[in-house]
Amino acid sequence: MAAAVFNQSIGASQSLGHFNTSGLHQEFGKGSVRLISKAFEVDVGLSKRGCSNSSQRNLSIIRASTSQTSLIDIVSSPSHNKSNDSLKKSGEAALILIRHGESLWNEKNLFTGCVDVPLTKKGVEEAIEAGKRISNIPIDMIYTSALIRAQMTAMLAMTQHRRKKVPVIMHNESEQATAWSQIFSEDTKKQSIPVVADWRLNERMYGELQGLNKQETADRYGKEQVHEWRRSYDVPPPNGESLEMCAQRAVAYFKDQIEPQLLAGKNVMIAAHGNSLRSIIMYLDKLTSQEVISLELSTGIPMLYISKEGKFIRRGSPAGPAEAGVYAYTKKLALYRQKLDEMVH
Ligand SMILES: O=C(O)[C@@H](CO)OP(=O)(O)O
Repeated sequence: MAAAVFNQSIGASQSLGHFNTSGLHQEFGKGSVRLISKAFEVDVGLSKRGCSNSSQRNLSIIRASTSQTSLIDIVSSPSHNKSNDSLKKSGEAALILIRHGESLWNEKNLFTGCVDVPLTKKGVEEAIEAGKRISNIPIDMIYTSALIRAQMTAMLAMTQHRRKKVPVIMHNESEQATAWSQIFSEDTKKQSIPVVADWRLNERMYGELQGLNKQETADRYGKEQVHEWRRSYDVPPPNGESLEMCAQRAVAYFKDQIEPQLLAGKNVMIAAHGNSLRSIIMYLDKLTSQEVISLELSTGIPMLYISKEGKFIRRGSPAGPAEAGVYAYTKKLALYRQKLDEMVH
């Protein structure tokens, strides 16, 4: 049931430019976005932008060169910015999920799984369009899979973000990689967004179906069998991962690495894949193994959740950057957007 509703909301967002506005009145009452007190600060990085003088800058350089802080430490540090502390206490954060844009093997209708193929031109455009839709939503951390189609999607989407922070891929695969990718300015770190790429967010491993044409496979093994391999919870494709197996690593990664960030008030975007995201959505929406069968995700459509006090509230898909409703879901989102507007005007 829940899965079917979710399908509808994704479908609606594509065809009609709609999104779920059910939270609007609960959180705010009608039309109150503009009435919120300006004293309520969001993303202090915004108000600090461009305000550092040279002595502050010199200090930052000294601190950076004598300390071991990484970009992730800066973003995760509770003392990183004071006004954000009060927001963190509210335990509220935005979570954006986005399936990568169309890949060259989506276009050819081939099972892809963990084969690392890039986006098509249409996929690039979808990622840019997705970026426009979320361009007013705060993002402090980005998680992607280890696969280029998810990483391209995240990076292309970020080219549209109004905050203009720079996404920076973290390289912790070896001590040398960590040392060689250090940033030696605290100010520059604050204007950066760490991007963590991890294989546990990869597409499900499709086993011996990888590289096969989906239609030809259905013709050969039967539509039902192929549907079971593609959408069932616990039936793995030959020598591949079932959704359940994919969930064991993707949801575990979400719980271990991403949820603590959200609980600390960090706004997170995850760019990943049809099935790794289905498994995460199953966890967020508490779907049953029956309900998840009908959950389909379109390429390049961002989905917004609000994480609040350990709960996840699905807010559908933002239809466009100028849509008022989505920013009124929480004070934090409304004020973040207001700040961005003030920066521009
Ligand atoms: O081929 C794949 O890796 C996936 C996603 O494109 O396919 P399906 O939708 O069949 O799970």
